[in-house]
Amino acid sequence: MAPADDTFLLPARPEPIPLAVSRTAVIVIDMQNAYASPGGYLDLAGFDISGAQRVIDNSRGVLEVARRAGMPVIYFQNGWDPDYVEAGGPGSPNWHKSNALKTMRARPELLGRLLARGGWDYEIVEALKPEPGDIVLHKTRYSGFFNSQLDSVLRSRGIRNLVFVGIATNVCVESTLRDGFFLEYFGVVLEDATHQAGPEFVQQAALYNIETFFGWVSSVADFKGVVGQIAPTA
Ligand SMILES: C/C(=C/NC(N)=O)C(=O)O
Repeated sequence: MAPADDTFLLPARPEPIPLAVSRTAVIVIDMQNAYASPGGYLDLAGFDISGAQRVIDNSRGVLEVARRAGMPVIYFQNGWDPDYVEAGGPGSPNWHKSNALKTMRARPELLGRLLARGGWDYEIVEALKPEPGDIVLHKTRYSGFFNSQLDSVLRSRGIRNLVFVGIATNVCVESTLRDGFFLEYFGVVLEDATHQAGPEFVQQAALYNIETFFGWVSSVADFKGVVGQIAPTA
């Protein structure tokens, strides 16, 4: 691989991290109605989604500057086929732990609505719709690396650095960043473009884990500040 001469220094904790534009992608985790809209899965399951609008607003700005600089934007959508075959049955821990599946077992009238491909809950929120050139991948478990094309998509483009936005910090964002760590990807979370599933302390715990053990934590302002200076690609 040729050395990259398009490196910028992103302010981050625990220390600034050098990233090359040509080796960096923005990963948008599960910005679906399920996780970010009133009436979506997390809301119906009783999680506080009041921070989701800030994630939407902040992610928009991040994606704008990333696209202008020529960084790939890779979206994930989380969910299953409408018959929930991909969710696994009682032989899968996912069947026991997924709060979407548990909510539907408790409220059978929701069956077929939560996280089902083809439905509103599964769709990416209107304000963050993918643009031409963006990549959209599907995943059936919390980690974006598990049973998905993500690793091939990244390796075929020479991408080694992943900048994360999306929901939820402590579940799919952290799972994907951790799996990336084991595959030698450098993971950075933009803390104010993420939101947790659960109480505020889990946001802090996830960010602590990431900053201390698995990656780096930066902010939307810092990302826009440095990436916004990069000359637009033709
Ligand atoms: C709780 C949860 C989180 N998903 C995510 N996108 O982080 C779920 O899918 O049940």
